[in-house]
Amino acid sequence: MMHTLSLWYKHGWIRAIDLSLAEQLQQLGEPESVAFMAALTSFQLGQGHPCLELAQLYHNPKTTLNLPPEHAQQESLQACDDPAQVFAAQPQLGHLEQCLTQLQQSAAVNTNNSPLVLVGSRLYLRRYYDYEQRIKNDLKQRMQTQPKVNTLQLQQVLDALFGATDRISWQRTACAMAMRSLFTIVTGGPGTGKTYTVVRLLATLQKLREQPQPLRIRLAAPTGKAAARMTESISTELENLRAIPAVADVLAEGLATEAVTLHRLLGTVANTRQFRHNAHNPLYTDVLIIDEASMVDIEMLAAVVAALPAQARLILLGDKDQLASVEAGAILGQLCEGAEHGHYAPQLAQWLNATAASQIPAEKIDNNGSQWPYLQHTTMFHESRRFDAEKGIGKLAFEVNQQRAEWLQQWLRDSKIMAQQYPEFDNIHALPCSRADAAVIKQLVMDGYAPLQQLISARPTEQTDEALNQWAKAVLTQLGAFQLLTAVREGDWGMHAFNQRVTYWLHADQSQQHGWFIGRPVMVTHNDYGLNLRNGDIGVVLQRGAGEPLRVAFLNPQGDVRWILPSRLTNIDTAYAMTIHKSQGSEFDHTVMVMPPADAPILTKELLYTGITRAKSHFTLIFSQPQLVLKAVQRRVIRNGGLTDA
Ligand SMILES: Nc1ncnc2c1ncn2[C@@H]1O[C@H](COP(=O)(O)OP(=O)(O)OP(=O)(O)O)[C@@H](O)[C@H]1O
Repeated sequence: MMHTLSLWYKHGWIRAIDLSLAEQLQQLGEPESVAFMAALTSFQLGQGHPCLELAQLYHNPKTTLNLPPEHAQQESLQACDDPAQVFAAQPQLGHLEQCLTQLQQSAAVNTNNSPLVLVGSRLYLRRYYDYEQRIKNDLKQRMQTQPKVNTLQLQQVLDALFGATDRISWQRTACAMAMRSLFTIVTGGPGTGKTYTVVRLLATLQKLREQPQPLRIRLAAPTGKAAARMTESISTELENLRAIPAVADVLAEGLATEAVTLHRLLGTVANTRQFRHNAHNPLYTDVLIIDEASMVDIEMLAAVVAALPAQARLILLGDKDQLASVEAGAILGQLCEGAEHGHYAPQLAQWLNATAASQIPAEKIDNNGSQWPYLQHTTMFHESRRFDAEKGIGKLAFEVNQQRAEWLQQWLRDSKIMAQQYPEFDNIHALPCSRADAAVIKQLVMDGYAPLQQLISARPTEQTDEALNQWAKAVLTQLGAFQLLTAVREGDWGMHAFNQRVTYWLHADQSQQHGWFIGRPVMVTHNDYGLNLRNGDIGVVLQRGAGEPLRVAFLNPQGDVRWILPSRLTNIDTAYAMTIHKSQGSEFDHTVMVMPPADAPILTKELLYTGITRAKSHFTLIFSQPQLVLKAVQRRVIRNGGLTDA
């Protein structure tokens, strides 16, 4: 088995850290079977899973581990056994029961401070088990803490903020729900009114507070881009509140508007995983709101709850149906599992009906609601205020999210005719295409990036800092107008190949298409604390004047331009094309998504839904075979973890 791991590592199937964990355990005298399982558990972390689900592994080893990887070369497929072959050849690991027995007998599992923890058929590295426990215990405490609520006053404030209504208002419901305990989730697709509601929730909290001084409120998001968007949308919604006299007093005190990244909120400590704010030095806040919570990983949420005072409120906003964080976690997906069905306990529904004047529909009430503890603190919004669910992007996102093949099949076949016949479908296009370098893709990309190219070549003649900053800002804003998204990183249809291709298409006349060239959009791929750049930040290479060195312009969260010398940047990808994973938290006017011509476990309905919902006004899907798109829509992301275990 150690030989298999070495081969897998040699061929790039697993990471060095996975192999070295197994080697260390073996050196400590652990049997090969335990060392092998430890390596797989570590490998799963790299795939975004906080634990290894052994039952799943034995049911379907290849899919669970996603091995061989999608980019595996023929040579490596010949050299390496796949996971199913490995299990079949190992008498001590042949069945789940044998594997569990081996683990239970090991000193490396479930002993004091052992590196591995086995819970049922879930195998964890201890650090991740501890994160999960910390989150579970903390959320339980916050859910059990029930502040006193003046229900009459609450009703009056909700009437003033949302208007009285005799039909169900999930927005009112979310506000009332948040008053009941110290933990709340508001989930819903793009434009369903999460920000609209949360601003009103903040006003409600301030109105009903018991203390004389205003509550201290902090806003945060996992990435710089998401924090900047949150700041902007909260500020806009606050302006709309000014028309409501009932909350004039709390607005006069000033409500929080500036969102920061979670790293900045907690205060990173250079070269460590530690934060300045922790259980010994808690955050100075009464309410913490985290937007784009689907992108928060387990390690970060564990750090947040440790640093958040026990009496503070935690409010998570996000779209549970999107892809989870790239790091291990899938927190929001786990916590909100089943939210579309409500599962509200009858007592809670009664309270909500009485206080929020909601009429919780009977199908959302569940006599066994207590078995869904997090859902008693969750409100899901279904109706998009930005997209019509019957039209264009809204309709497509809805059909994909509901995994309905029938309509999609028709759209994949007839999108052109549908767009011609019905104006409501003229902003979504399905483009069959069998070659990644086809002329039709080239044309689409050239047209899409043409305004950006023009803007880049229109450097201001007046070379003052102000004029150059304004120019750079316009170029960076223009990057949000068009974006190519890929489902995979490697291969002919992957992010790297498309970046090379687009660079060649756009800059064929330039001698320099490699390295740093004017106009190259780039994405930061790892946090750089020294430069204060975050994973996912986008910049563009510009020249401030003839003969000047090239610099990369970035926008900081306050919206100011920063110019950085390329030589200082280490972890960078070209960003003409980016993976759907990396596009989370961003939106683009026209989004073009390309699907590879071979099936892979990574192609799921969550991936497609996330890609589609990045589009603000126009969406194009490029695919080679309709049945592969339909297959992807039928496949769901597996969300591993034990957050919802009793
Ligand atoms: N009850 C409402 N009445 C009127 N307008 C509303 C209502 N709810 C939301 N809106 C408007 O709908 C638009 C989308 O709402 P909002 O930005 O809050 O959605 P969101 O869920 O936060 O979106 P995203 O996920 O993209 O950030 C906004 O312009 C908002 O003002």
